[in-house]
Amino acid sequence: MEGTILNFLIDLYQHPEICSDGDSPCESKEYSAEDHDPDAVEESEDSVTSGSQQVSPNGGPTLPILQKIIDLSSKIKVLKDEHALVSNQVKEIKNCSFVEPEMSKALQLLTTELGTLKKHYLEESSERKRLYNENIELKGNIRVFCRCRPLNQADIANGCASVVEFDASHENELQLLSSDSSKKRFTFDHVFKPEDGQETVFAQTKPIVTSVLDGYNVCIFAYGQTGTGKTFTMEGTPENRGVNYRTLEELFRSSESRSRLMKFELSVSMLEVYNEKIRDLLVDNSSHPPKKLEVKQSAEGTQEVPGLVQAQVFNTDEVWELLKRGYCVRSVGSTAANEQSSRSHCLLRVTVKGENLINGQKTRSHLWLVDLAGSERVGKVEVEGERLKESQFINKSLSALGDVISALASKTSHIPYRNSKLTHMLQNSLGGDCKTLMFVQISPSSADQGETLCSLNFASRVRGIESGPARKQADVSELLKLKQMTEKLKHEEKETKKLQDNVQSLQLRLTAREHICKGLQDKVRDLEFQLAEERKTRIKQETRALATASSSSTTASRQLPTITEKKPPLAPPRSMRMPLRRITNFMPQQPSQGPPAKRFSDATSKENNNNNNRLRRSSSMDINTLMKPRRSSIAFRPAPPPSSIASGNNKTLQPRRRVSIATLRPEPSSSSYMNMTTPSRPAFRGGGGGPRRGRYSKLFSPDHNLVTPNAMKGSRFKKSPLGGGEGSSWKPRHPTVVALQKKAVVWSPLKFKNRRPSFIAMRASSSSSSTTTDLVRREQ
Ligand SMILES: Nc1ncnc2c1ncn2[C@@H]1O[C@H](COP(=O)(O)OP(=O)(O)OP(=O)(O)O)[C@@H](O)[C@H]1O
Repeated sequence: MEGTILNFLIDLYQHPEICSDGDSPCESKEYSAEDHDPDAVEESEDSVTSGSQQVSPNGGPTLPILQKIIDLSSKIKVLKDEHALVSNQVKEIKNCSFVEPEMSKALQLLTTELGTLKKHYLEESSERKRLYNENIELKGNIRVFCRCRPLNQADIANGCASVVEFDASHENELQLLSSDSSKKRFTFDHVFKPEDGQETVFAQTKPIVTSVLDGYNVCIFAYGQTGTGKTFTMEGTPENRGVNYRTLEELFRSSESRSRLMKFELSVSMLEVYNEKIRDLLVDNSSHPPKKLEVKQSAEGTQEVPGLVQAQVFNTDEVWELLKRGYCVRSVGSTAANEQSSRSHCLLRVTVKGENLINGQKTRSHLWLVDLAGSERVGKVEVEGERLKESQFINKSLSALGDVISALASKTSHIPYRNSKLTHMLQNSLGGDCKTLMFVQISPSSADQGETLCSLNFASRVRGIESGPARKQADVSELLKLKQMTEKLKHEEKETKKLQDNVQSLQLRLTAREHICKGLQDKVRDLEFQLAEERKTRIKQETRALATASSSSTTASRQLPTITEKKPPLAPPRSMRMPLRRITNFMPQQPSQGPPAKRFSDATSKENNNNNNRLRRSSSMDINTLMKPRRSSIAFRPAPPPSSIASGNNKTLQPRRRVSIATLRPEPSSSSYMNMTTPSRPAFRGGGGGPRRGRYSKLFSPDHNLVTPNAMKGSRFKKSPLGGGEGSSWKPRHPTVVALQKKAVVWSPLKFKNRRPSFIAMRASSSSSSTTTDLVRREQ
């Protein structure tokens, strides 16, 4: 494109006639606007214009112009390249993916930093508040400012001179000239000279005013002789607004600046005490008689005026409107001292409800702004009639205020707050619980010298009051709620404690039960193990006994036909048997010595028969022995082999074998068992004598059937080892026994080996099949 323009320009300069004869190269070469870069065209046109100025008189182009055009074109080209490059870079940056994470990271960092700063801010602001209040308290919770008005026209006209002197080096002091030309010095927290304006006054007042936002009760009142500027200081004029308006303005400003930390609600009440009557200034009383208002003590001990209008305000405009309305209805009258003399005490109450947005703490505090009526001497102001009555009430209430202040100053136990409506209403705002500021208004006129002295003396007394530290006023309704919550919490805590105790005792019981359970489980495990071991041993014993019996069946069938048929000899090796504490062979004994011997010592049939006879006798005679065994060992000598019999040497000694057998009592249904006579244990007779007796009866049965544990399997016996069969009244109580009953176990007398005395189980002898020759011995 640049080339096109360049060519066009070159053509133009080389052939200027092409434009003059109307045959435009634009038409012939069709230069379109789209083909041209506007900047380039502009540049070219400039060049053309400038070049045309250098055209030689013959109309031909000059070389420097062309050269310039060419240079410019190349510059344009370079610039275009740069532009494209930069555009690409911008696109790349826009599309770059790393921007977002970095941005979010930076944002995160900033958020964290902001949080930290907020925290620091809160800490610092609370510290600032603390220090600020500490400062106020150090200065004193009752502070007195003195303000002297300028000499007015009347004073000047009367030729009165100023009797008040101010020392520039001591701004808190003033001197009053006495009639005897002596000077009396007074010191206050601040002294305002006649030339000090409203702003200066409020600058000193502001710190106390803002304490109300921190939850402190504040009272500011103006005291002084009529016409000294009390109303001017408190109300001011529309041009010079006073403390009241400025205070509310400042409260709005401060609450706004603290809005991130605190939320405030401001409401305003306005009343006057006129002739000891309270009048609401925010109620239009023109149409109907004013409502009678009284000071009442609330449940929380604060003084309230029920029925007093409390208007919420949101901005200074609303405040100003309200104040104007109230001032309009205030009782004023003309006196000799003041044309617009206040005939009442005017009280503006600002209620501040604050809520800390961070910790939820709530406060409710009052700020009283009081413009007292003038403390004039009745005689001096020349009042009479209604004015005189007003003055008397005014003086009475001011006197009551003086008494209260005197009582506070002398720290007497009784403060006479109730002597006037004014002091009664201000009870919570005068004294140690709040911050008090008094403006003592004085006149500089020599004509008011005496009044000024009285006012200054009174103010000095007030300043001398040492009040305690101010206390933050919590919202009373909030306090009540908190109290209720505390009560509820206490009750709930008691309940929780009870429940915790219950849970604890239950836990203890549970632990004890668990412990018992564990013990029982251990016992059951031991018993199971013992049982399993016993079973194994029994099986082995039986197997071995069977094997032995089969090997000696021939001889045994001759010698002991009954035994070999009915009871295979059990002869496990010693190592396989259950450990026996003591084994005593059942050896035949002398008849005189009672029971027969417990050892089967001879294998011959004769001896066997003899022994059998003895055993039969002993079984019927010594039932005590019968009752004992539960596990028994039988020793016997096997019959000699047939070869030895054949050879007549039937006395060949055979090794004695021993088997261990278990005895079992007969089934409970057995009538013979139930009626068994046991001479040694007569108490067992007849099945009576309680469960324990029954247990013994069943345990130490005289039954002669010898039953192996295997044989016991499947029998009713395994249900209850201790006679828990049907019809038995005895029920096990011990947990171990109960646990055992629940398990399918085979009872073995071995388990009771340490409990029962030894006994000898006898072979069955009564039945024909019971030709037992074995000797039974009890194991311990
Ligand atoms: N510091 C001051 N500067 C200028 N003018 C003042 C000052 N103090 C008072 N005045 C003027 O003095 C006059 C009387 O003041 P003001 O009415 O406030 O007195 P007061 O103490 O309220 O009297 P009263 O007790 O009778 O109500 C008003 O016109 C007021 O403008």
